Amino acid sequence: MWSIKKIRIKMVRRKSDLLLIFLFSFFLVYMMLLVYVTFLQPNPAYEQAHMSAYMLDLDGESLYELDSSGHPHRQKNGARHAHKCKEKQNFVFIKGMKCATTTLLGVFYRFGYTRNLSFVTPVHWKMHLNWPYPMTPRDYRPSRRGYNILTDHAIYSEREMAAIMPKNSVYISIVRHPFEQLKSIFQYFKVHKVAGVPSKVENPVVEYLSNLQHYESFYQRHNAPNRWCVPDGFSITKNLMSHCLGIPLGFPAGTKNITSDNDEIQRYLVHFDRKFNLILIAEHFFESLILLRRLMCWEFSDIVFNSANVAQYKFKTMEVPDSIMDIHRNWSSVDYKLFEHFNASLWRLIHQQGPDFYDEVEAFKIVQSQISSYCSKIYDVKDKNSIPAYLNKTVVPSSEWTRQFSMLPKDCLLMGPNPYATLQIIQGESDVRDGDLIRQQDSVPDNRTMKGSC
Ligand SMILES: Nc1ncnc2c1ncn2[C@@H]1O[C@H](COP(=O)(O)OS(=O)(=O)O)[C@@H](OP(=O)(O)O)[C@H]1O
Repeated sequence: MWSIKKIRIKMVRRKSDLLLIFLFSFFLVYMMLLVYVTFLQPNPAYEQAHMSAYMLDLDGESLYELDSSGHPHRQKNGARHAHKCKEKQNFVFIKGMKCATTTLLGVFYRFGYTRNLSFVTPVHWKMHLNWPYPMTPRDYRPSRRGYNILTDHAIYSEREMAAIMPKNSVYISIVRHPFEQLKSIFQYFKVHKVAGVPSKVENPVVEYLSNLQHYESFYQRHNAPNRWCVPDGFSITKNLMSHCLGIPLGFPAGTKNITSDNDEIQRYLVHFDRKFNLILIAEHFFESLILLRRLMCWEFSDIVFNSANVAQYKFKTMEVPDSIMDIHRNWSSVDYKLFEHFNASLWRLIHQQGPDFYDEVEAFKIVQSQISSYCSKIYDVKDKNSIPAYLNKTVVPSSEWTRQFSMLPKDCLLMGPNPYATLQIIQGESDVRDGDLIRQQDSVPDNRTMKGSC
């Protein structure tokens, strides 16, 4: 009897030991989980910062070392020299329409021309690579030395471009608020005039959007007079930025159209996030340029610019009723999604740059204002062959953000006032260098059905 009792007591003790062991193990697992969740789980902000460093660093060369909070270290003694990063020279710029793209062209022509880089240059004296149709090999000049830069008007054609551009090419584009872009399109393409909007209306954009179907079909009609560059059946007012980025929106008639398929559009946006290294925003041009400089490992001297195509027109700043804005948002819905997506990406990227980003932006603004003031004097000189001696250069002093550099009249002239003058120089040199190849290409009949007219 006594021994049975003893056994029972022992069993009870063993049970309570087991319970204790179980509780202790449970406590241990719980503590481990707690440590993991608090300290070891990936921190989205940190991950983002690293993703951005990866985005900004295509060759695996670190532009910025990230500190423990995921922010890049401040650069001392000049933007580029304190860090081991190599200037990127291979890039594709998808030049949309009316988004400060000609301003950027000036920057890119000057960058490439002064380094003797090879451009994917439009044939003959054209300025477009088959816009608004996809680019084909028929649209650019053959080149014995391959290509470094594609920057002229082209619809983003992934396969065609990847086939001729170096593998490490950086892909860049720019977008603008769709309504600002629309006004600029009206002004430039004289949309209201082609579409027959009465000249007495106060705001032709408002009038056009109020009677959209009527004016749109009139604008798109066969062989409409004064509608240059824009083929029949092409809408210049609807989702133009998205079309330039190659989203299939039903032009030419009968091709795929995903305008109303939100899931497909989102897939395109995600795809662009992967394919494009940077999408600039025209409204935040300075911030965008600093991101570009960091991405490309360029210098201030490479990103100074001349603002091109800045137009003054009466409806530029006119107030527009919300109901009209809604019509446009509905009409050009893919462009709004595109703009909102990349505007948010830009701000995310800026946020990841760390506290010194705006110091750099402000420093660049000062340099840019010096260059603008100098270049505008050069542009004002009528006879460019006799520029007065006092204008023979301007010197930008060295600072934390830039080394000292000089701008000469020829630098201003390479990027403005009309950067297409530089394209013509590039085309002329291509004629000399690769004339035999160009003649061979021209001798083959061009039977394409989709041929841009500009
Ligand atoms: N630096 C800078 N920052 C912001 N905005 C700028 C800049 N440079 C040009 N612009 C504005 O861009 C419009 C011209 O765009 P594009 O050069 O792309 O036109 S084009 O498609 O090449 O014809 C044109 O817009 P609108 O003036 O509204 O027509 C320019 O004012």
